[in-house]
Amino acid sequence: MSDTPTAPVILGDQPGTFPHGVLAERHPAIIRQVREAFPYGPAQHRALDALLAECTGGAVEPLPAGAHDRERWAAWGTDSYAGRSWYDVPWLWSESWFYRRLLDAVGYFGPGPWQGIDPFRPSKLAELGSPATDEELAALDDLAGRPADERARALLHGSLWGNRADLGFRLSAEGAERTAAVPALVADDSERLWTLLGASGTGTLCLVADNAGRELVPDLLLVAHLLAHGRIGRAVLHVKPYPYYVSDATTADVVDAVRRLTGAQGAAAGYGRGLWDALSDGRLTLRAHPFSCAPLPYAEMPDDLRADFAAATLTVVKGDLNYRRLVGDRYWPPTTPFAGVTDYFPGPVAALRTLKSDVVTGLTAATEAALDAAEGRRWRTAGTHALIQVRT
Ligand SMILES: O=P(O)(O)OC[C@@]1(O)O[C@H](CO)[C@@H](O)[C@@H]1O
Repeated sequence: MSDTPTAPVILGDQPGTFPHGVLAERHPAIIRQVREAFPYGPAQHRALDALLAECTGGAVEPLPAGAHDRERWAAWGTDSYAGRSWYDVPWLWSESWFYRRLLDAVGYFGPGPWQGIDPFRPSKLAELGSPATDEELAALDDLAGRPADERARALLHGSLWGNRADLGFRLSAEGAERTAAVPALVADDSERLWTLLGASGTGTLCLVADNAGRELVPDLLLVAHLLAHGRIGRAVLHVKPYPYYVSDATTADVVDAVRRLTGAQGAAAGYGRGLWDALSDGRLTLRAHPFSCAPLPYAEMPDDLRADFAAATLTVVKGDLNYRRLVGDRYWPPTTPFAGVTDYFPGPVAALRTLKSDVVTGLTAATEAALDAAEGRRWRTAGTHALIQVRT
């Protein structure tokens, strides 16, 4: 990022701002939702009470001595942030910390009977089984007769707009699903993306997934199409090693999504079989790297992950949180060049994202002015606008 001037890191300390609202309102709502999702016992309820008090009014505390990842979190920031209010540390950090602590409270890391039980699984499964998902899968039959390029473009847009399906966002954005999306993208480098995914058929696509369910399904459809039509030879799907940001995809969610496809009617089942075969023969592999749940920007990624991305023909980074981590969670002027803030990334990278936080780069001054004139600041966080940005 050498030539790019820096910008202030986003904190959650200003009442009335979006980040403050996430800490003060969204996190308590998530705790309420989790309490209702399972018949947890008194120990879990007590731990959730304590977490609620701590995350809304207390200070960051180091993980207990026996925690399996105490050292990792110490290196990621608990050593520096212990004793400080959750509102006064980088917002990116306090949000990740919340999910790590929530999983502790419900016994996810065990030992004990709740070990490995995803507190968000009921809402993820409800969405995957919903009539809306049925409709999206049925629409694949209409696409079946179209030329491969047209299908590829439709599937790319399906994957992009699938990012609206974010259960954490919907929890605090009333009516988010019903608010119409604005189809014109605020930035669109998709032609560059298609140039990178040429017709050689040997390249590797890294796809850094975001939400499960109605985002992961179109992500997988896109991967299946690119493999089947020789646009890539391999794909690596990066998922989360543990439940995160309510609906972020884990390995279990990938399995659920592939099974949903194989069990469907029509064209969807063919995509499902293609994915199953690709997983079986190694053309599609899964990674659940610990850094995928790190409270840090990708500029600080470890060497093994850097090597993964460096080996890819293209890395596609999905969603709002990954965008914040890719460009840095800062109040960038929206006209800050995307290429500048991503120049540390070890290979070509594309961001596919609907806008759900204040962070944005790579807009023209005219686009920014038009959005501000029409909507004030709302376009940044409402999830109604989207972008495709590519740095080659
Ligand atoms: O990464 P995703 O699923 O697209 O969005 C995650 C999100 O809902 O959570 C964050 C606030 O908690 C924001 O970055 C964004 O609004």
